[in-house]
Amino acid sequence: MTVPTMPLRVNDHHQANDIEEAERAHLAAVLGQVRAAVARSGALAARTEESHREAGAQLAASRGELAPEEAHLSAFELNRLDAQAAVAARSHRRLEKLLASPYFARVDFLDGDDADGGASGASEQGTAADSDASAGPDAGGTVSAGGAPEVTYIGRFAFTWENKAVVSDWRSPVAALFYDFEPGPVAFQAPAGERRGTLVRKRQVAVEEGRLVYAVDSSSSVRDEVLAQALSRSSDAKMHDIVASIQREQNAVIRDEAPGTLVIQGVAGSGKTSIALHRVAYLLYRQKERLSSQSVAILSPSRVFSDYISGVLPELGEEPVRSWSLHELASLLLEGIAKVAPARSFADEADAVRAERAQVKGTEKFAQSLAAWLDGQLAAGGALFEPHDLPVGGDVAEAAWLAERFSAYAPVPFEERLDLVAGDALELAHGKTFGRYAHAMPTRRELRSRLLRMMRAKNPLALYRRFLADTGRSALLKMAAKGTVEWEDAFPLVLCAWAFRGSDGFAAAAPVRHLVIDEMQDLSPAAHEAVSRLFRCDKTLLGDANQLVDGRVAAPPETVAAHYPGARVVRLMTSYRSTFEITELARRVLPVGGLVAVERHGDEPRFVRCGDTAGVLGAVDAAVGRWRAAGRRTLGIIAKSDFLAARYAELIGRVHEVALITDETDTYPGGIVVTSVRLAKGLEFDEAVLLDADGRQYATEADRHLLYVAVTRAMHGLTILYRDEPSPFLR
Ligand SMILES: Nc1ncnc2c1ncn2[C@@H]1O[C@H](COP(=O)(O)OP(=O)(O)OP(=O)(O)O)[C@@H](O)[C@H]1O
Repeated sequence: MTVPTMPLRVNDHHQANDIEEAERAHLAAVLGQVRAAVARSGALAARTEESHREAGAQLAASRGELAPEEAHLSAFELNRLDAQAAVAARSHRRLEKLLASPYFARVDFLDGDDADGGASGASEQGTAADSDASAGPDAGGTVSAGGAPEVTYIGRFAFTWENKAVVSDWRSPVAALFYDFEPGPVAFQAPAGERRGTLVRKRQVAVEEGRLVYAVDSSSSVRDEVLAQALSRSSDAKMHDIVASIQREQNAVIRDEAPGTLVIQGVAGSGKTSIALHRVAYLLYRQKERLSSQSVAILSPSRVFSDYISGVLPELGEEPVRSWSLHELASLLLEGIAKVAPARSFADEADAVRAERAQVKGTEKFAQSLAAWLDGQLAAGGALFEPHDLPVGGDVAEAAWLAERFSAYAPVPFEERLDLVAGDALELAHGKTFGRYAHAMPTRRELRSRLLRMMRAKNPLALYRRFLADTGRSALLKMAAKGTVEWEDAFPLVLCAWAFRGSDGFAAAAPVRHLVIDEMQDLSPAAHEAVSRLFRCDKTLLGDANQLVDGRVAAPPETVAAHYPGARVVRLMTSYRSTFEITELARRVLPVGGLVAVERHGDEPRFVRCGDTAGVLGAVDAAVGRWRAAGRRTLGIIAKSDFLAARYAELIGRVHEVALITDETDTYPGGIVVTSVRLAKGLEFDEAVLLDADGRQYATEADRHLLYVAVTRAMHGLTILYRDEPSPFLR
């Protein structure tokens, strides 16, 4: 359930009544058509189900009696009916959604040829009531007669009734009129080429549960109000679509269809994640022949985050797409090579030596030196292969010849290269011995494993060790457990594995034609390098260089983009999530140049001195009480580290029902959530409570970034608890 939308405050009464009356009549007509379509689709679904049942029963009854080709035909028929049922179910789901809210906007467009004096056209329209009444229910979504403007209603998906477009999809070309233009002369790209004319009217129409909430002609103040309403709603366990209030700078990103890689750097709350999901929906719609939900994938920081965003595509009528968490991807890529320990927040790191190890491996320098070293080893003349004379049947392959063959196949990955050399050696031996030793010849595989013994690194992990040894960094590798590497070693090891075995073993990458990478700042340079090589498709990367939770130094998006050939960078500077007051505080924590806070006001963040743990728990209790009284849905209680979050969850859990977010959490629970800053990243809460925001806890530059992430999770209210003195970053 979402919080009901309120009538807009910007309407002039008189005009509002006329407009609303006309829109109410139009809505009634459209809903009548949708209801008829629902009935039709229900009947079709029932017929399909019946045919399916009959075909299944027939197949079962005649099992064994049917000739193979007849059985094949019946199975084929069943599959066809399955596919038909799936299409019918999808269309039925859409129709049901249309019943609740068929559209959110209307544009009236006067074609160029008729557009003489377009502005006067607008006034001659008379009241909207007149034009709508004359359009009538049968006129459909697009009306154009005798110089009258074409009226198009825009919704989440298109609806056609009796071959007339009643509602146009928000992704259709004509919808650009709503997102990108003000009333006046316009030009937009239609399927048949550019269309020029006059945008006579642009109207915002809110329909909820089949009822008109408001209808108002759009102006900038209306749009601000619509946005403010959208932003003031309560958050819940799933992210929502934003189709009715996409902003112009966001729309440009959503509709950017140029191939290649797009890197979106956006301040906290600028709508990056929303935009990425709308962009996926847009591309699926526009590039139907090229893309399907099976060929789009999302790489996201955590499993709970995937769950949190999983509602948006179905809301937009698209199927969910596949998603991997970064850890899942690393584990899959290292299957059979090593296990991967979970990422750790630097805030949890008591071991300074380990923290330093992690830091070094997260640098560009480390990734570059690994890449250069691997290139050197893979090149002709690389020093990892130390051959000696090798008996092959009745012959001997000499060391120098083996070395020469090995070099000749550079830069093929080592295992494949050894296989090729083994093949050459066998061929040579056969040739020289005229087949006399055929019985004594080793198999190619045996020969390959003998050659492998001549390598100075016999597997990917050994190769990684050798790199560290050769570059004086041996101390950087500590296994987290037997056969388990630390998180920061995962992607460097992946690159070593590819040098060893090639990168084409990960079949799941092949069908991906568009990859979305959320929270790009979470990927180390080695991870970017690996992802860039693995997924050769178009990509959308999004993130915020300032939201670092692993103690690394912020890098500009251009540094990230450099890992993706030809990538282009866009920046989003307006922060939509939080009230003006909360964004102002975030700006004090971290002065982000150019950040614009959206004008939506709320209470000033509340600072509470707590003294000791009992004081903290008392203050949490009070905050929970206020949150409940406000009737909001989500409350995030945020501790600096995973360890502290777990401890507080236990203490607060004695009094309130709370859910702790951990690396294993895969369903975003809503309600009261206790989490570390690291795991809160990407999520948002109606209200947030920051625990122990003291100078002792948040003192370094890395802590400052953590605090920025924590503060920007709150949408409507923020309570900051400290024991003695708030962190200097908050003052
Ligand atoms: N045009 C818009 N209309 C309505 N709501 C919007 C709009 N743009 C953003 N929002 C809302 O602002 C909030 C932040 O959006 P989102 O989570 O996509 O931002 P983000 O840039 O990914 O944030 P962060 O990096 O801080 O995690 C969400 O609640 C989203 O619905």
